[in-house]
Amino acid sequence: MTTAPDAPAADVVADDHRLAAWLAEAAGRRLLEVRSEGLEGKALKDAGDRAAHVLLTELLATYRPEDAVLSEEALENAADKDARLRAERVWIIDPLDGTREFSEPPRDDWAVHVALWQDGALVAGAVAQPALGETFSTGTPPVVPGLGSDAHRPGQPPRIAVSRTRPPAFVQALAAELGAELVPMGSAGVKMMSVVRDLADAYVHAGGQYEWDSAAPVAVARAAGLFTSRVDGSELVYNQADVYLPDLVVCRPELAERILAFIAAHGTD
Ligand SMILES: Nc1ncnc2c1ncn2[C@@H]1O[C@H](COP(=O)(O)O)[C@@H](OP(=O)(O)O)[C@H]1O
Ligand SMILES: [Mg+2]
Repeated sequence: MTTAPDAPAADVVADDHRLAAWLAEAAGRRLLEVRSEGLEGKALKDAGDRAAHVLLTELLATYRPEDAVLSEEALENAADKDARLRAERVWIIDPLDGTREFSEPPRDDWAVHVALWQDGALVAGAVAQPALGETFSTGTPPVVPGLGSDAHRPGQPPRIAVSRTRPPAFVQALAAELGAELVPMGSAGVKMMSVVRDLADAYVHAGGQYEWDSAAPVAVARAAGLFTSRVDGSELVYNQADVYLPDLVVCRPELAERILAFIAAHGTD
């Protein structure tokens, strides 16, 4: 049994930031329902991916019928791609990021990503962590503790969030250089939100990822005042013909220079 979400209030529908958060929360509730149905392993992963994708595409068709959608779970054909590349507004969604962790209750390191790209830039985004009961969004940008202060966690090692199942080797070398410790967790969105939540100071990744893995969390991280870029320091750009976007740095601004300098000197291989 699934419960259809109540219609959003008119002021939510009128505001892209608030609609993004409402959509991420609605998909999050649906995912918690799916998780309570007794499925396990691959069946649970597939059911979660599907249910959240179907709900989000239905809700976007209802509340933003003019906009294009780029979703991890949709098989994009040439006509869809053409429409998306010509569109002024594209919702870039990952209905379930951290599918592996979603299938391992009671883990809470999985997320729903909803971002809006408009005329070349990310303009709104929300990341829901349903099992944590938290949603981070550009509508009310999160306040990162101690941002810009030199006295943040004095004497403590910086913390770098990494994949719990496939940490890139170069991040271990980077951590050694910075005297940092690694904090393993699932989901790209959760890792970026861990920097927002001051559970980590940086998330550095290379070796593979797609636009939907980072669009919404990068929008939120930027709104919160964090540094975001590719590993070569160039800007992260979205709604490209090729949606492969394999690397990124999201960190407290005071760490950016040292992280980028290390990568420029040593690479990510
Ligand atoms: N090398 C790689 N190639 C492709 N996708 C990758 C990747 N490393 C991480 N990702 C994607 O980034 C998300 C977080 O992964 P991780 O927890 O290992 O850091 C996952 O999204 P999904 O769960 O939506 O598939 C995963 O698919
Ligand atoms: Mg993902």
